[in-house]
Amino acid sequence: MAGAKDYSNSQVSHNREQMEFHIREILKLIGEDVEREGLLETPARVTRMYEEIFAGYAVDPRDVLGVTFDEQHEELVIVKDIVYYSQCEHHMAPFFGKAHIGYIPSGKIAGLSKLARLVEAVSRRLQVQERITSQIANILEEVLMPHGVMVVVEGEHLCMCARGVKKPGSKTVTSAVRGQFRQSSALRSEFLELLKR
Ligand SMILES: Nc1nc2c(ncn2[C@@H]2O[C@H](COP(=O)(O)OP(=O)(O)OP(=O)(O)O)[C@@H](O)[C@H]2O)c(=O)[nH]1
Ligand SMILES: [Zn+2]
Repeated sequence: MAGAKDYSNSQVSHNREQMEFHIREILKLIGEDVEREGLLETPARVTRMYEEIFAGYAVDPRDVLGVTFDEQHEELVIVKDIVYYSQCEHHMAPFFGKAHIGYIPSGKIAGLSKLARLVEAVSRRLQVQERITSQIANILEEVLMPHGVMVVVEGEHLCMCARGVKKPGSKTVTSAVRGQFRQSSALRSEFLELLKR
């Protein structure tokens, strides 16, 4: 993403032919025979898969929060265990795990599914886990203007498991806190306690 506020890219290319061509070239460069039967459809398949796993570029995640409801519930709301799949921007290798979102509304609540859609919109891109975490927190803060937001993201990075340092099972945990969560350790503890249930 170009800048902090540029969450979507209207230049997203849907030129499948070009994508297939370049994937075929990569297959050749890694030493494959692109004419063998098992690989004939691979460039087209990978192109379709890229459209899916990079679908986030075409979406402004602020829009997916969509309709919000006016509601005077000014207590903690948590949606946890939201599974996400992303690709690390350094190796284009998958990383995946769960995101947990908590916020304290101040008059506006979001549809619960929209929180999961927000996670989808920011993770289906080339990312780093830290940015997924802070973008979720920033967008919630911007759209809902809540009293506070806390986001915890857990991830397993294949670039650390299958290659490089080769540490399968290692987990990265990132968090972002905004508003009242920043000031109150009791609130952060309440959120973390509720994640254990
Ligand atoms: N902070 C952060 N780092 C990440 C994430 N995903 C991958 N990385 C790291 O990005 C770094 C890239 O380091 P480089 O030294 O440029 O690349 P490399 O030679 O392939 O590094 P190794 O993985 O150590 O073999 C590695 O340390 C990865 O673990 C992420 O989501 N957040
Ligand atoms: Zn990586």
